[in-house]
Amino acid sequence: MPVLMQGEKLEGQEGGRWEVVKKIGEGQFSEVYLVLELGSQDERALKIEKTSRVRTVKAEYKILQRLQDKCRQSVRVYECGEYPCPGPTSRFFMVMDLLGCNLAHVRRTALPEGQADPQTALVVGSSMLRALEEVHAQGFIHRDVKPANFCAKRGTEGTPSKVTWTLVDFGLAKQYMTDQGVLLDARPEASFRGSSTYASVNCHEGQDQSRRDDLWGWLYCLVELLDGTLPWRAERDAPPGGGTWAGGEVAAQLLPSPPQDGQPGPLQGQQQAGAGTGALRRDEEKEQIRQSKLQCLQQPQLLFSTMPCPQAVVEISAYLQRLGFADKPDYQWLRGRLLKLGDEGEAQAGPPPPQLAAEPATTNGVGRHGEEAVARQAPAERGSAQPQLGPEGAAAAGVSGADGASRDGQPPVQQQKQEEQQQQEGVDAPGLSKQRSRDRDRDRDRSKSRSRARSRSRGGDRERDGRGWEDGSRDGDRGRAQRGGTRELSSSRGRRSRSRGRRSRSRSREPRRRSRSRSRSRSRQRDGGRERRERPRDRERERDGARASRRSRSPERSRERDLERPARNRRQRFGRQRSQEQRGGGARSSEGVQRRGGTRSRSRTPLQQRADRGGRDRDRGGGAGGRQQRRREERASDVPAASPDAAAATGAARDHGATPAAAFLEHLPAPHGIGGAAEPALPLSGDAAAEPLAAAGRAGGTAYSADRHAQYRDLLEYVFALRHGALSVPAAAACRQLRGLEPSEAAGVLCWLLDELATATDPQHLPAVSAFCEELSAFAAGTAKRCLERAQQRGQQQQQPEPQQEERRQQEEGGR
Ligand SMILES: Nc1ncnc2c1ncn2[C@@H]1O[C@H](COP(=O)(O)OP(=O)(O)OP(=O)(O)O)[C@@H](O)[C@H]1O
Repeated sequence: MPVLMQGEKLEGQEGGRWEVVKKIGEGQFSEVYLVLELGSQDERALKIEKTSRVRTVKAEYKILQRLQDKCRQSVRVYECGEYPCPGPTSRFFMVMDLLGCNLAHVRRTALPEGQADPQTALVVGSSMLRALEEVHAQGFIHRDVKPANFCAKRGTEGTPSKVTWTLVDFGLAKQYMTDQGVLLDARPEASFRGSSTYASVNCHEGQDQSRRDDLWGWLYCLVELLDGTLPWRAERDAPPGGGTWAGGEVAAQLLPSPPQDGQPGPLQGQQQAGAGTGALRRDEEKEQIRQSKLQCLQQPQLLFSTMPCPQAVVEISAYLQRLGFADKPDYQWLRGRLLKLGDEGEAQAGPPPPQLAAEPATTNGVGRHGEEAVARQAPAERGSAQPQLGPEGAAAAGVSGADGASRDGQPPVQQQKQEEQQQQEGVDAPGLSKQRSRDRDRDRDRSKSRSRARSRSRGGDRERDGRGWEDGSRDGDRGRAQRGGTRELSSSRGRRSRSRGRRSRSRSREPRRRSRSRSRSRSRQRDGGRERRERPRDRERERDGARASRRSRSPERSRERDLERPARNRRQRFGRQRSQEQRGGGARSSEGVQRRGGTRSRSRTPLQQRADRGGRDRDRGGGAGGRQQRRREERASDVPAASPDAAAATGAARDHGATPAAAFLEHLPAPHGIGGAAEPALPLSGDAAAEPLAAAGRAGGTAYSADRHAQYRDLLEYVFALRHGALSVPAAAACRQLRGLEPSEAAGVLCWLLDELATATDPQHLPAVSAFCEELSAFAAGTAKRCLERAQQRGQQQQQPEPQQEERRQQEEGGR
């Protein structure tokens, strides 16, 4: 049962009144509703506690109140209040700005295979980093950094088109620095706080958290965004032995005190029912995750399974390992590394920050705040004063030592090759074997001390489980399961997760994944497949993967052949035409081109016809100006006049360096519609798209084949993401998906896409949509132009020998 009903009215402590519209989000401890402020009718979000026994909202409200004026990316809170519930207790609620959907939801629903391209990851990652930096600057750490806790937020007046990612859920946030700027001492031991999927190794090991731990969470979010998953996801998604997850116990442990209602609540019942086994399983699972994370500290490449690990991630991981408890992270440097993810960012990345220099920074975990003891516990383990990897480890991880130096003075690539060879021969690299045995000893010691610490702290731990509800579930089943008191992820969810896993594996067989999977297998071989194989779950995964690839082999090959066919046909056609021209001895210049165009005009697609018209304009002396004029006229005829506001917004977006695609985002549907109950049906995806696509294919003069459908679907999902304002995706990236299609087919799809975009959107959005379409067609026209130029160049090269032949013939005749 939801806590609030539609139409219900709530009153704040300062007299504000709100009416509930619908539920838009849910976490483990609270529900979030869309509400209307009575009077002004402004839309807001209202967060209310689910149970009176876990009270986080009031504390969260106070933190947000302190942050809102100082942090640009913070969510604004309006009022806090008490909702009278049946029974002796009430629940707290707070009213805040309404934000868009969270990143976990966007990733799963709007991104193909949950993966963003590096450009997108760069934009999203920077925004997340800035949000964290702002919070840290105010003396707080969040301690529950995960994609579900970043919500999309539109830009304000100055930057209307900008989508930023706002940090929500400060229920676990903690002050690490006093208002006077004095760092608080690290506690020698701390209980686990956060979500185990995104928690840092420090946190797993019972260390007090600081800024660096938020950044680990951020890095894991980034990796997941890029790769579509995390290596320890499998452990989370598939419970060992096919049992159910003990989410109930997790929540039950969080209960700070016995229930005040006097009745055993659902959570308490759950706790009594099976606390022992649940806690055990949870500990096992967390231990597996910790082990996985430890391996990834050694070899950041292991973080990635569907693509090669970007160097930026390797460097950030090495940097975070060196940060001490009290160290202030160098956010600017981190942003610089992020830029490397994008194509042109390399040059701006800048020199390494002090923490990456050869000598450890003097404040590294040591000093006036009592961190010395913590830092000394196991510097190599914690990676604070010394890099955790050490020179050998760093080299193994693909980092050329902390300061660029490499083992044995060899360049890192050479070392890597040597190690590869040794691994292939079944021999560990000398440095590596030492390092590994050290690591094994260290891990053994640590797990012993951890289990001691666990047995001490069990019961009082307040942790959060980041698995099940990380997307702030709007999933009715999940919500019911929690509310109904089982709080366990049902086995059907387990099945769903597993089948999702299978689906994602099978999706990875699609053609556009081929190169990635090739490089993945290469990088697996290179990156110490040995360690990976040591993990039983990996062995299973590998077996599954092998089975999947066996199954997929034949369709993949046939798809490959399909892809090659159009190019082959084109080559043959071009060859035939050339020989006909040679036989006919006709002019091969522009006249020839025109003639070819003429013979083909029956099957010209609308886009090609438009290009032809452009050509005629040029012949008539109109040139590019004529083409633009025609385009303007076309637009004017079928696009209603722009509303001044929308046009101004688009203009403003351009002024701020935003692309038209970004401007397009500005005019998307209300953010709360995304993923919520009122989410519009996805008209473009799946089988529903088959008919319009077939029509587009016919218009393009090619038969629409089922094989093509998968390719179109990717593109359409991409457009869907765009349309829902999920991400700032350049149109060129969407167009890239068109590559591999036969040009006429691609043109057909593109035309259909443009029409679809233009007609299915609200009229007031049209100026932005048309700008986006223009970007798309400019991209396509540019590509077409380049193709034409290349074809002409080839034609000219083939014509060149002819005058020489003619000369030779004349010479021969003269000689005779
Ligand atoms: N201001 C907001 N506007 C729109 N949606 C929001 C807002 N705040 C939160 N949400 C949505 O509600 C979900 C749950 O909110 P939140 O994380 O604060 O709840 P919680 O119970 O503290 O969650 P957790 O289980 O992670 O502790 C979020 O993931 C987000 O999708």
